[in-house]
Amino acid sequence: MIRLNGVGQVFDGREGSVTALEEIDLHVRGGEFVTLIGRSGCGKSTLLRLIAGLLVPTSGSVQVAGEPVTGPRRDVSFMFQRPALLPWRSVLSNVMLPVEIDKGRGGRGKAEYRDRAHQLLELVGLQGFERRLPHELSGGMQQRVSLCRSLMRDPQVMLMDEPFSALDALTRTELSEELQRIKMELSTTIVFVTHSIEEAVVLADRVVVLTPRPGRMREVVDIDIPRPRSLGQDAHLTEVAAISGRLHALLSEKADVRPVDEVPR
Ligand SMILES: Nc1ncnc2c1ncn2[C@@H]1O[C@H](COP(=O)(O)OP(=O)(O)OP(=O)(O)O)[C@@H](O)[C@H]1O
Repeated sequence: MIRLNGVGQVFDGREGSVTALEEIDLHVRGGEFVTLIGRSGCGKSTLLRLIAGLLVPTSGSVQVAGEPVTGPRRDVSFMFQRPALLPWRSVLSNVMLPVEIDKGRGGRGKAEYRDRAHQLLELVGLQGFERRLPHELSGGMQQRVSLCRSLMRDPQVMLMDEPFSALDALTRTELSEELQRIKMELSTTIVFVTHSIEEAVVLADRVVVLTPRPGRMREVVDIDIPRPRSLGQDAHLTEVAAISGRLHALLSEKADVRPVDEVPR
């Protein structure tokens, strides 16, 4: 679904040039959930922006669904750290926004889109809140609305840049469970950036570890814990902790890092 071949990104600034990414080779399969982790500045957001078509790589190529990425695509959605809802619009009309921007190009009639918006709001537990304004909702609820808005175009690919980082721990756990459920139901391909190693492990089919200056792929780790996973369950907690420990060591650049399948669980 997503293919990056030999991707490099150099930014030219006033202080000289910065190599944000170098030699990135990554293939994300359709329906796969990949998380990106790495220290601040290792190029995670840059990688998402390249896949989204918001940036053109300095070298290498980026493909989505077998086509070179030349700009933003309708079937690729981007979700940010903050929900960025329009404050004067109701929950329902915020969720409907992408359809209005498309002016119905997606093929459904307005009533059908409205039904879809209600369905999505129900999926994230917001039925009954359709007429509320964003400021009447908690941060977690606002981010759920933003999630519904991202899903309105039935994206093939969802790019998520630390979408839960501004939330409290419990809401964050709940939303990561919901996102797994949505992913299993809709089989959307997801690339998700996070600073939380545990969150990366709980969500991912594979975790990509990036190292900084220049941003390179240090390792790709398969996570084979059965879904749905939750940090609220002891069994998952132990497995997640074992893999997280190793990822932590990888990120700290410790020399003696055992492969995940040798880590006692
Ligand atoms: N538009 C830009 N112009 C110049 N330099 C940039 C630009 N965008 C990113 N960079 C640089 O590229 C590098 C990677 O930035 P990026 O935001 O992708 O890192 P990140 O891993 O997402 O960081 P964080 O975890 O702090 O969000 C950094 O050194 C950053 O300063």
